[in-house]
Amino acid sequence: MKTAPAHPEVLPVGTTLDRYIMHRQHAFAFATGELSQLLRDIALAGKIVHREVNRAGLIDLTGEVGLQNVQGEAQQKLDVIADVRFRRALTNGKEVCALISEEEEGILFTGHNNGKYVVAIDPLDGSSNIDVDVSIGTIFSIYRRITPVGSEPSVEDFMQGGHEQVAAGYILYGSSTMLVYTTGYSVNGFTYDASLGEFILSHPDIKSPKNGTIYSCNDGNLDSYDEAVKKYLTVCRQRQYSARYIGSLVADFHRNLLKGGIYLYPPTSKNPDGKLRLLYECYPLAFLAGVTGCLAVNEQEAILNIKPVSLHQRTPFYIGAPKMVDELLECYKNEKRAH
Ligand SMILES: O=P(O)(O)OC[C@H]1O[C@](O)(COP(=O)(O)O)[C@@H](O)[C@@H]1O
Ligand SMILES: [Mg+2]
Ligand SMILES: [Mg+2]
Repeated sequence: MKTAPAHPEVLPVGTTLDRYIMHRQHAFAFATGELSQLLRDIALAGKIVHREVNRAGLIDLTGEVGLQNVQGEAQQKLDVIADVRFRRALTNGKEVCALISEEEEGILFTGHNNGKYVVAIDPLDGSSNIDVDVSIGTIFSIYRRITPVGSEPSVEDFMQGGHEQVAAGYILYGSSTMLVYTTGYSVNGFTYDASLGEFILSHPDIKSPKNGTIYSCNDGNLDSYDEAVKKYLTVCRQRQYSARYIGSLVADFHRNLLKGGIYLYPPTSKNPDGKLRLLYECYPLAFLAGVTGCLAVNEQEAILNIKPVSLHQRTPFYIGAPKMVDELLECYKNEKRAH
């Protein structure tokens, strides 16, 4: 976690996102406002997708579009809508020169080569829950480009590695809509007040509990989990921890972040490399988690240390309260010792 330049005033709950962003910008002598504007562009797209999600059932936004994305998954209408809305907001905002999305195979060039930033995004997370009114989300990760400003961006701008993110976060479309993000100094949550059209600071400086009693994984895959994970889940059950699995990564992560818990998506026979995507699901949540005191790992290393090699690469993903993740890793060590 980075240490922020000292700032006299801590903003109270109730502060608008806009005011909060301006306030943070002033803490950095050399800040020029582009990242601030980019965060506002993401918030704008979030408000539009909030509206679409809320009335999805009314305006026939449920169901599939009949196409598959690069992952071979059937695209839901809201996957495509959210993808289009975020791309449009980030393009019109002119701060972003290129982005990658779960819904698109290659790099999307915005045509604004003077943009200083690139974005990796999961426009709609938890697609299997869209049609049944269960919480879903958006996940985003922001890098300062490494190719020269003014030139054509390239894949290397996206292959910088998790530690190089300058900001990351998610939007949760649940019983309320929340934007939770970090620039590496603190993690803050803003609840959307649709009547004002504003995101309002409601969860300042979020810190994860050191331990927890909630575990989140798809029990249906249990038979194909490796021994270490099975052993860890047995311990959770013996201790009568609560099994909670929404099936939307953002929603499961958010609950566990606030209450103390662990989310597990191990390798399975269907997804031997894990299911979740490094650049726009695991890196951003791991970056955010690190600032709150959570741990994010796969069975070999910290998620932020994984070397990126392709835009849509996957990894096993374990994230949550440090004591719980450490205990899972202990199970892996024991398995290794035993063999
Ligand atoms: O249905 P499964 O295999 O449990 O997978 C659920 C996981 O997959 C995801 O839906 C993958 O994300 P997308 O919905 O963005 O593709 C996660 O949100 C969720 O945690
Ligand atoms: Mg997702
Ligand atoms: Mg998605």
